[in-house]
Amino acid sequence: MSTNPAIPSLVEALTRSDILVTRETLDAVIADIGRAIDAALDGERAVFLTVMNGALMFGGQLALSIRTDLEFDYVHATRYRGATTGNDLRWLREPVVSLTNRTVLLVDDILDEGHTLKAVRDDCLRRGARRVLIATLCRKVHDRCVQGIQSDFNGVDLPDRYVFGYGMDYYEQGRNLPAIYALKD
Ligand SMILES: O=P(O)(O)OC[C@H]1O[C@H](OP(=O)(O)OP(=O)(O)O)[C@H](O)[C@@H]1O
Ligand code: HPA
Repeated sequence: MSTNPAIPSLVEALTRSDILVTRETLDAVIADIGRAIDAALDGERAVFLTVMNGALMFGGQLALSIRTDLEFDYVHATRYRGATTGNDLRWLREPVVSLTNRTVLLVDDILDEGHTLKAVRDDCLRRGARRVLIATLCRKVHDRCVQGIQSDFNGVDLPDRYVFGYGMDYYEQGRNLPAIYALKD
């Protein structure tokens, strides 16, 4: 629990939130995504590129659900920076593994307005990736998503509310909650 009065309380936020998706459901959908990715890779060794920090939990669990061998790297691009609305995208870490001629499996927790995944996907293509497949744990259903970006594999569709848990933060708190929660307001 945060003791800094400047940071909104996670405990208070939980009292005005609903559980949208339980861990049991997420376990099942992540296993399904793993099987679908195995089928899509058809034996090809892809670069599994995790978008930190939000995809930490989903990425680890998804990787363990994929039977095909993978090469791992990560990027850190952040747009929300501990707030509940997006801003300009800031790159904190670029990929190190060469992406030239590779299939890249881009892994993120949420596709919301799409700016983050679009920028990271376009960066992978600029680095010479042959194809970029996008796996997300969840996506929000609204009409504010930028054109030209979608998930190839997605776990659950969510309403247009601020969500947290399972990697996603509420003012940098609550990422390790083992379910997806949504604020009521
Ligand atoms: O579709 P968008 O509207 O671009 O939002 C989605 C992105 O926002 C979150 O990252 P954030 O910027 O909060 O950084 P974090 O992963 O460190 O929490 C999330 O992990 C996605 O990467
Ligand atoms: O609703 C959200 N919750 C947490 N992180 C996010 N990044 C984009 N949208 C969200």
